[in-house]
Amino acid sequence: MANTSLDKDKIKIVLLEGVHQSALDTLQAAGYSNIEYLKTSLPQDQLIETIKDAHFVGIRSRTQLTREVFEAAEKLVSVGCFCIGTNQVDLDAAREHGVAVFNAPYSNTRSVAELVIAEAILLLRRIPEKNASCHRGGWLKTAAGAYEVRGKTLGIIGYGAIGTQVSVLAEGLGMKVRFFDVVTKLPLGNAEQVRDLNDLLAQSDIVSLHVPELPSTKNMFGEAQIATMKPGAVLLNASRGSVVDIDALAAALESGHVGGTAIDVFPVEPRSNDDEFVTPLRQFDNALLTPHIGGSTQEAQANIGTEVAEKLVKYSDNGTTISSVNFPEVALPSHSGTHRLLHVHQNIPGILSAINRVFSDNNINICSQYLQTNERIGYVVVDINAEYSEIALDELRKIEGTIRARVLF
Ligand SMILES: NC(=O)c1ccc[n+]([C@@H]2O[C@H](COP(=O)([O-])OP(=O)(O)OC[C@H]3O[C@@H](n4cnc5c(N)ncnc54)[C@H](O)[C@@H]3O)[C@@H](O)[C@H]2O)c1
Ligand SMILES: O=C(O)CC[C@@H](O)C(=O)O
Repeated sequence: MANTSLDKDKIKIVLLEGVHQSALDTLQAAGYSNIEYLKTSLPQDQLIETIKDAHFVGIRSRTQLTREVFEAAEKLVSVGCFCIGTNQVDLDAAREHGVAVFNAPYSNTRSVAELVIAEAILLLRRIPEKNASCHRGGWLKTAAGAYEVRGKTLGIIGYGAIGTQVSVLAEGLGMKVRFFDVVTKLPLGNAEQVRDLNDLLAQSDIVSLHVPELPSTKNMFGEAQIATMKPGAVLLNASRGSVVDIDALAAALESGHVGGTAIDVFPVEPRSNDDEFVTPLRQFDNALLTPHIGGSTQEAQANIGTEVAEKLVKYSDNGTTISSVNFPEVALPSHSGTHRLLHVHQNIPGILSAINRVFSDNNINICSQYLQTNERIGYVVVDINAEYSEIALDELRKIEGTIRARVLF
């Protein structure tokens, strides 16, 4: 296993929000022992205090990594989001500070899809209100308003990793699947893409949202979209809380236009399990409310823990950035016998020749060199003989436009 320029026990890793034990196991097996493990997220001031000398930080969806946090965390090299969403991280600020961000894009998708299918069945059978009534001593034994999902139309908004899995499972239950996506997608099975969102809403008995949090999806589902849904249809959201206008949804539940809803994500979510959960949807028995647990299964969390921790280890040990969400992606072989220089810089003209001048001016032979850029930054990796790495690192750090340079050996 490769060594790094810092002793591994000096590399501080902070894991927040109770990431799975598999993450700890993976990091420890790779030789990292300086790990601070917390079960919750932290408010901004405590977060800054905790990670100001950390090299790696692992979070889930609650921790907000803002520009201010990146400015304070001077030693931070990389962030691992132990989830799919990365909207809680200011990715531009991370990139500008030379911090590579990784996530787990697929490990919990099946868990979300299973939950959505279960919720669709429960809502069409009016189970949430029957369950609530039973808890209060009621007995709503009736078939009124209760339907099978077989033969019903499911409208999926966002036909990505999760949307497609929901589609396949739904067809297995005999549902008709239609989807709306801003990108043309290959439909799986007999699903059909509908080009106009209003057309999708007008024909769906169940509408399920699976879009990412983007400026373009903020409140994309509000009063107008709800009004276009079929009377009595149900709405599911396990994507992001910013996507649905909750007040508009509450009004539609009140009027009965929406027959039921299952919401897993909210505009404001409690920071910890001890904080009160506040939403206007609490008053409705036909609102199935869950505490952002779409991806919270043992299988998903264990897989995510291993996947993201492995990405952090690879980046720390040998500089590989494959599947980073904000860095140019470079797959690197091991570098035994050489020292490896990693140089992150602004993508501006002339910088590559300045880097190469460091080696030619100092008569340093390059054993191998890798370069990848995106529109904002470049990432150059150079393997050289060990004896020259200190001087080269020194010179590389002086190049104008350098964001971060480090050496691995
Ligand atoms: N509830 C949970 O616990 C949980 C778990 C995992 C993921 N998520 C969330 O689920 C969402 C989807 O995840 P995914 O892995 O399927 O993402 P994905 O990137 O694979 O798919 C998203 C799809 O949405 C489409 N899209 C983007 N903007 C759109 C718009 N305005 N209208 C229609 N389609 C649009 C994209 O083209 C893409 O096909 C993400 O927000 C993620 O954070 C939630
Ligand atoms: O585990 C979490 O906190 C977030 C889960 C989910 O929203 C994701 O983005 O993967």
